[in-house]
Amino acid sequence: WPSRRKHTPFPPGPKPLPIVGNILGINPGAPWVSYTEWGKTYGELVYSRILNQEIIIINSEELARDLLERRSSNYSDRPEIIRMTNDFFGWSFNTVMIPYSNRWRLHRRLFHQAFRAEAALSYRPMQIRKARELLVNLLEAPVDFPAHFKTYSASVIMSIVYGYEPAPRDDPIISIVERAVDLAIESIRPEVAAFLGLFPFVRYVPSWLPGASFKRTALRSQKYAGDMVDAPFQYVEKSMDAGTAIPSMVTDSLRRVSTDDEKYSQAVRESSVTAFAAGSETTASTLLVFILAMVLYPEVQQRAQAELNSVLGTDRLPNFEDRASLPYVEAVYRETLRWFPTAPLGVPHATTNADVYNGYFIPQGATIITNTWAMTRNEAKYLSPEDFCPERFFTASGELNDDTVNYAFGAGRRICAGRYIADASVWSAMVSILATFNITKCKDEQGNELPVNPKWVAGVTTRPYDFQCNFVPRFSGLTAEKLTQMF
Ligand code: HEM
Repeated sequence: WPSRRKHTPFPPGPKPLPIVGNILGINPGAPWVSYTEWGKTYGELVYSRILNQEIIIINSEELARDLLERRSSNYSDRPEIIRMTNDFFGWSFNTVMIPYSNRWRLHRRLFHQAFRAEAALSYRPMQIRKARELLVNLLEAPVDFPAHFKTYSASVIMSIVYGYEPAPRDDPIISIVERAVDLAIESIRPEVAAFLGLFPFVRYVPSWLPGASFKRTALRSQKYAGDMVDAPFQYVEKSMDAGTAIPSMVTDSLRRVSTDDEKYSQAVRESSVTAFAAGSETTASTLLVFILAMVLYPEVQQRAQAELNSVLGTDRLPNFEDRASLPYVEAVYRETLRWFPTAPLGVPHATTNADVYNGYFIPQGATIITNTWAMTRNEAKYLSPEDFCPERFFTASGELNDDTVNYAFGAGRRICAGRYIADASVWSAMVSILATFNITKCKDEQGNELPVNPKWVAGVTTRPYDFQCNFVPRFSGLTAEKLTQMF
């Protein structure tokens, strides 16, 4: 292949500057927007260079299918530089970033057993129960809604993976995990990866050297990550020994194969903690996007509630048996995934070998970015894409169309391993909240509504910065006790 390069051009893209490449052309707060602009200028396949990294950007669903699915054996690795950064911060356990290899296959097999579509059905009663606990938390302390979403998302995954029921607040295991995740989100950033890619030797400088603060952070992160991997696992081991363990991904996996197989039990330990790290933040962030949309688009909220009233009446809460009878709520769910995807650039893939696509050369080891944001802004498919408009998911005859916005979970062999659980967690929380509360803007002392101007956190995953809103019960005199009676 490399000799073909002489005759085969790279895909079109912005002209790189010497050394830094195209870095200056990227909006650091919202790189997905810059990449989408490039897509408008150069087409759906874009080549760029950031420092010494070759980057190929995929800007359409069709192209993602062609490369990541139809040529999946070549497009399922992860970029070396990001893997290296993960390892440096103690996150080498992370299924999301491990190379396309037998180790990754073993992780995916473990995920498949616990998280595949049929297995996911068995968790639904638990997800509904936890969504109702979420309602009680929202009723009792509405201002803390972002924290309640975190608790809810974390507790669903902890239950599936470890059979562990975290305390509603200050749970010791959740605190260990959150400490590690928070530090990693702060530290494992693209610019840090780029820096380590350019100067890999800095990983080996002694931590006491002046200016080596990142090395000290890395050591702290390694310690926190180690605790995160071990603490919940030890809890399960102890409860298995005591005969009190609740069936979970970890107990099932360990019972299936002898625990003497160290490689296997290590993979169980690693994939289970990855489920938590990959699944709780993303699910909670998607719920924040949903709340923001309901605050900004009250007419959508009212329409969804009218549908709920017509199906449920006013004396019971929804459950999964109602899902098929609630097409508008379904469209609100899809529009939440589309309007502001929480992983707007997915997770980067990498090529194993060089390739040629439509006459363009794609180098070996190139970073492949799936620009989900560009797919959500495809004006040929979505009219006025900045608007939150669930109606776009209906055909002219009023049926739901077949666009499930599945691309928000990536594509190909590395597609999100937890997508069925994520779908059910987001849906059950959304529908339970819509049935119980009106979500409204806050008011000032004169009774004027306070404006909500969303701003978005920059990172691999994003979410709206905290904003204020009210959760007003839809039934007068609603108390936690009355709510619990409706469960
Ligand atoms: C709304 C919530 C979620 C969103 C939007 C989301 C999105 C994504 C995306 C975009 C990817 C990258 C796919 C690719 O490389 O093409 C991914 C990977 C992954 N997700 Fe999710 N995810 C969510 C929830 C979850 C949950 C609940 C779990 C729990 C098991 C999970 C586990 C994973 C894992 C393990 C991977 C890595 C797969 C691999 O590299 O083979 N995710 N997710």
